[in-house]
Amino acid sequence: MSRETLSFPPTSIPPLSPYLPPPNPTSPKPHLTLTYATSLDASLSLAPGVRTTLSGPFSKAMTHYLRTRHDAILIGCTTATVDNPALNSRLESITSLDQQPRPVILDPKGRWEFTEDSQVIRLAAEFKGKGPWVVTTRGKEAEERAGLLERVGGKYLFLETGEGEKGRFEWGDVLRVLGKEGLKSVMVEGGGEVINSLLAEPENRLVDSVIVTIAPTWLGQGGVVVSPPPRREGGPPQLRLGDVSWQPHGEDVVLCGRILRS
Ligand SMILES: NC(=O)C1=CN([C@@H]2O[C@H](COP(=O)(O)OP(=O)(O)OC[C@H]3O[C@@H](n4cnc5c(N)ncnc54)[C@H](O)[C@@H]3O)[C@@H](O)[C@H]2O)C=CC1
Ligand SMILES: Nc1nc(O)c(N)c(N[C@@H]2O[C@H](COP(=O)(O)O)[C@@H](O)[C@H]2O)n1
Repeated sequence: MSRETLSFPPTSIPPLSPYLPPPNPTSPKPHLTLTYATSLDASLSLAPGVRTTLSGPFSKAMTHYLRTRHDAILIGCTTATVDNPALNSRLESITSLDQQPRPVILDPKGRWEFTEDSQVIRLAAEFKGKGPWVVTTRGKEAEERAGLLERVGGKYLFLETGEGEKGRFEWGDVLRVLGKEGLKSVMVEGGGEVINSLLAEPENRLVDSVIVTIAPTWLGQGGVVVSPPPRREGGPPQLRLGDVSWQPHGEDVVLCGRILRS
């Protein structure tokens, strides 16, 4: 369990700035930054359920800076379960809870079995992070666990799953719900299913910027891989970033860009 404090040098901020949420947004859709750490073979982790450190200390500090620049940080329920993440920012410059992002967990089937000992719950109880919002469909799991969430300032947000595969939410619906709750910006961190379903969006109009940490390591086969489904017939053959910049952060490189629209 990590209790470190991190520092991010002000000189590293300007190259990131064009990809960060605008200060005075006009759109009702929250700005969406897709950001994660990957290996050279596009893996997020060694295997499903294995928390894997990829970021070095400098790029990790960058991620924690990004966490302070977004209203929310979104992950899938598998990541919430297997990583037991903190989802707060541990930058030494943080002085108040207002600077912390709101953790948002996508959990349509109520599978995240959080308790008082779950890091994100405990940190919210200690005012070191905000209480998580769990996006789910109505069911008995939510009824049973709502009290604990509410005690730490979190809550359930209810949403119907779309008609698509695997009972997922439509990403447009997720962003509409979060926008209605007053969020202006969301950073989506993972895991694989969350990212791949986001990259499978037909028009790719929801992701505003992409900030990826690439670590100089191969994780090998069997990892959780970022690789969206094949492109649809009639669409462009590949998904590509434009407006690209690369910045070294220690031994890692951070790639920023925007998805080219089809
Ligand atoms: N390197 C990095 O930056 C990160 C690594 N990870 C790693 O990723 C792995 C977990 O990834 P996955 O197994 O793919 O699980 P995941 O974290 O993407 O969660 C999958 C679950 O989230 C929900 N979900 C995902 N997309 C949804 C959608 N569009 N609508 C509704 N619900 C949706 C579903 O319940 C699904 O079963 C872990 O090993 C974790 O350590 C996770 C985040 C970042
Ligand atoms: N940026 C980054 N680098 C890595 O090496 C990672 N493994 C992750 N994982 C993501 O960060 C969450 C952990 O956050 P805390 O340190 O516990 O606050 C983890 O759940 C993934 O979403 N990210």
